[in-house]
Amino acid sequence: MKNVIVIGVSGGSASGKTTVANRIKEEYKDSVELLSHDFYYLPHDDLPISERVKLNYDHPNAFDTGKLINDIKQLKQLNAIERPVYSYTEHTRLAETVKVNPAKVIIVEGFMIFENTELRELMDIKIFVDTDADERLMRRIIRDVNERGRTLESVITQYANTVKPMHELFVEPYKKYADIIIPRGGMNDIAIDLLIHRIKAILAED
Ligand SMILES: Nc1ncnc2c1ncn2[C@@H]1O[C@H](COP(=O)(O)OP(=O)(O)O)[C@@H](O)[C@H]1O
Ligand SMILES: Nc1ccn([C@@H]2O[C@H](COP(=O)(O)O)[C@@H](O)[C@H]2O)c(=O)n1
Repeated sequence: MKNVIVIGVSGGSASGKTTVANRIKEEYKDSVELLSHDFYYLPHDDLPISERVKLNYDHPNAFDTGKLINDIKQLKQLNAIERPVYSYTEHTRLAETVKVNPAKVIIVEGFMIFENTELRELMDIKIFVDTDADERLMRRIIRDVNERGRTLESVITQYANTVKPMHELFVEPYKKYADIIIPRGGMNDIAIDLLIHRIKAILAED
């Protein structure tokens, strides 16, 4: 393995970033490792859960982005890392970590990953998954109620108070840095096929 390729996948909440990243991973299996910015949410064990639910999770200060940058640099130097594990139901980090081995392709996924210049500059290919806000809100309601322990009312209140305004400040303006914009999200087969072919060419060069 000569050079590690870092692919950034950004896009609004519930746009289909994880779906795109997983489809690439399925194709290349052990040649690809996934890192989510969300793994690096700051822990808030000092606060009771009744306070943790009220925090703004859509602002750059909610993340330990420095640790993510450091972990990517380690993987690029072919060193394994221990990544954090985050719980959306507990609103904090869990005690365990997960070992990530270096791989030829590292996919970094997160709604705010193009906002940080140092993080952005580590990426060789930048992808923005572009899905309409109403579609994203519908997907988020279903996902957060079914998988993240939320009520319908809490999803809608959080969306109006923080998710939407922060998206307009920290996500949408950074779309201009993307090399590729994938409309509609994770089931856009033509866009995903093109990406998979590009990655195949990169892997063949090594
Ligand atoms: N094309 C699609 N049509 C319908 N639902 C989708 C589609 N793509 C993703 N989803 C669903 O929407 C939710 C968010 O998708 P996900 O890939 O996790 O987005 P993100 O990582 O951007 O938050 C998930 O529950 C997923 O199953
Ligand atoms: N405790 C938390 C932490 C994060 N969120 C929300 O997750 C969204 C990011 O995840 P996506 O898979 O949708 O990109 C983000 O918009 C946060 O609001 C949360 O609700 N609770």
